Amino acid sequence: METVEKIPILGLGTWKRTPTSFVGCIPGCLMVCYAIGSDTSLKLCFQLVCCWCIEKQSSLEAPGDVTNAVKVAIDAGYRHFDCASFYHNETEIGVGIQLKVKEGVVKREDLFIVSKLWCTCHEKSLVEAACTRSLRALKLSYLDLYLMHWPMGFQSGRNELPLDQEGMVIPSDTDFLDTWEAMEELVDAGLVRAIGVSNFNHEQLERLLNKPNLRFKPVNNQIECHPYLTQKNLISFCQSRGVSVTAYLPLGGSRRMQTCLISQRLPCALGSSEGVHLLEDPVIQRIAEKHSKSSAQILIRFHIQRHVIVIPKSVTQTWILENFQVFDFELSEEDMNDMLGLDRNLRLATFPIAGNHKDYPFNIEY
Ligand SMILES: NC(=O)C1=CN([C@@H]2O[C@H](COP(=O)(O)OP(=O)(O)OC[C@H]3O[C@@H](n4cnc5c(N)ncnc54)[C@H](OP(=O)(O)O)[C@@H]3O)[C@@H](O)[C@H]2O)C=CC1
Ligand SMILES: O=C1CO[C@H](CO)[C@@H](O)[C@@H]1O
Repeated sequence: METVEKIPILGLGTWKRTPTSFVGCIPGCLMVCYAIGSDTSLKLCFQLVCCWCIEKQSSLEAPGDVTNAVKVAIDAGYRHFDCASFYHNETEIGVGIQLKVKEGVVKREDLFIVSKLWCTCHEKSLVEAACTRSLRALKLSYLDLYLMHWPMGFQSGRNELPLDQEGMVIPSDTDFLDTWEAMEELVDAGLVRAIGVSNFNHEQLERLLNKPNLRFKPVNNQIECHPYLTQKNLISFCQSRGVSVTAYLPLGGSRRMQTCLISQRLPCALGSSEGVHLLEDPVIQRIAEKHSKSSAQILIRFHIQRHVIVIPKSVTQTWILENFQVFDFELSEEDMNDMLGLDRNLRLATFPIAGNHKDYPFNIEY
């Protein structure tokens, strides 16, 4: 069984889908919707555009960007990579890893590679094939950690976001406890070293931990976390039960990505196009100046001092390097309290199109 200490506390997030195509098509979509006029056609148009954009985004990633980021990161000392089949870039990540292993810069066993099971593969019969697909793309024989991306199962099929006429996700009739059993079999088969969850609330995690005949405990819960959503209660709960926590969206994501996501209605807690300006928050900037560090470094260090694993994403060489320079300074108790004081329960990844799902995780406080 993996322990918290075995997961490198700083990893590289790899979620990279170029949103420009999507942003560009919004005005077009709106024009068609206005022309048609009815509410139903508006929703249908929206769905079509969403599907089209998801296809486009993955094909429009600047080729080589993610491979290059992985190479730069390995050279800089990163050993932990956060991946997911949903990100559609595991092939590129695999190329980067393989290159660095071949060059002798790093050995496979020194790396910690995480991937995630997408919601359309929750049926027990689909789990092993999904994991094998990720492994093949990553060119690996095993994963260090495999997470259930969300507690919610969606209708299986080619469409990763199957939507009904209302534009809401179509659920599957799966139970995450059964999906978990299939994930346990991946450990038996040697395909993954450890298993965990992502976006689970404390009741869902408790239910899993109390599952009769649980054979492998979830070692990790990957959740959105930053000073605007400090997750105090969920982190205490996880840590008290021996489940490590990984913070995603630690920098608040990119402004471009936020625009894309708000339009796509994936994580849309933001009621406006204002976006989240964590990097420009005056409190973060003041602390950054005091330590002669960047806002990003302060935001990353915040998690490390809470014993929370953190996976900032970047494809920009200088930022990849910068984000790793967080082990040569310490935030004071006062800095930490000031940052915790910024909490406004602001969730970016709310996934509203899944809001009706029986296992939607964000209907309770934590
Ligand atoms: N389990 C889940 O449901 C989810 C998991 N995740 C995981 O968490 C990772 C991190 O979250 P993510 O959504 O990518 O958002 P982040 O909060 O990591 O923000 C990434 C953005 O910040 C920019 N950036 C990175 N470093 C700096 C810096 N030093 N200064 C200024 N800007 C910087 C990046 O730019 P650029 O890339 O252009 O260099 C990118 O635009 C994801 O990549 C993914 O692996 C994310 C969302 C949900
Ligand atoms: O991993 C992911 C990338 O971000 C998306 C939006 O925030 C999430 O829905 C997804 O789980």
